[in-house]
Amino acid sequence: MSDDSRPSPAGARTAAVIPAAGRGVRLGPGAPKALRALNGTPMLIHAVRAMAASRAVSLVIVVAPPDGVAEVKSLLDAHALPERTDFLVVPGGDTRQESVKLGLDALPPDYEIVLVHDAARPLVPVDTVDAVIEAVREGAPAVVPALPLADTVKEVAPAGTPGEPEPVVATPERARLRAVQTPQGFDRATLMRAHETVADDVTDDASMVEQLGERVVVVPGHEEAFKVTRPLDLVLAEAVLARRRLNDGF
Ligand SMILES: Nc1ccn([C@@H]2O[C@H](COP(=O)(O)OP(=O)(O)OP(=O)(O)O)[C@@H](O)[C@H]2O)c(=O)n1
Ligand SMILES: C[C@](O)(CO)[C@H](O)COP(=O)(O)O
Repeated sequence: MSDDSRPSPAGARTAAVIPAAGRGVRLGPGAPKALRALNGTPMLIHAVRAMAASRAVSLVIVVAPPDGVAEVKSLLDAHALPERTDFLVVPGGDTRQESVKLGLDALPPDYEIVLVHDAARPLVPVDTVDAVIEAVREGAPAVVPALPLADTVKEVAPAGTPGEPEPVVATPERARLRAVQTPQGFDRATLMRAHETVADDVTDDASMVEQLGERVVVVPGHEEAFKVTRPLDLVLAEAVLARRRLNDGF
């Protein structure tokens, strides 16, 4: 075990970095994805509330679209958020990885546990957030929530000629595959080292920690922590919110 992966003390302060600077190209034309409404409230505000719902999270750093910092600050001011949580807003970069790094650059020194949570996963339940934090507190340098796959997965090779069917080259054993979600949780020093060391552009932070050779563990994810990526995901997100309203009795 390296110095960076020492168990974090149970009282370690926890911050959440929310990369929210993506355009949402796969969602189609419109405002940046994180600023689009779900049940009348911007997706980003749902994601911020999901992080602040954990009593362990005392700081949320929002990484805003570079031209949207003032708008995000006003949104945070305009929506009810827990008073025990502090908020910072910083401009993001061209890739998710750059945006997360810019969020980490704003992290004050006294935070030992860091969550990285996609604004595009606005509905993650607080129990999932707390399970990730708990696993980091218990000593894992990196923790990802994940679910088993519902579909069989095929590995393909590029089609010989554009437009021709792709040939299947393998069928990985599904029982050993997991679909990874956020928030991903980290011992701060490990995540900082990953972002300072790994140059490849990767889609999640845990894979950078894997590249360092550090241990990454999985805790159970949640079906409501899905990522809003394509238009149908907006329909699903609205349906989840409607079900929550029914269950809450209003
Ligand atoms: N330059 C970027 C790109 C992505 N993200 C954030 O990373 C998260 C996950 O990314 P994804 O869902 O892929 O969002 P987009 O990049 O916006 O989507 P698309 O690829 O469809 O444009 C999102 O909360 C998104 O705002 C970011 O902060 N900065
Ligand atoms: C971090 C992530 O949400 C884990 O599933 C995902 O990798 C983000 O990937 P995307 O390429 O930005 O959709």
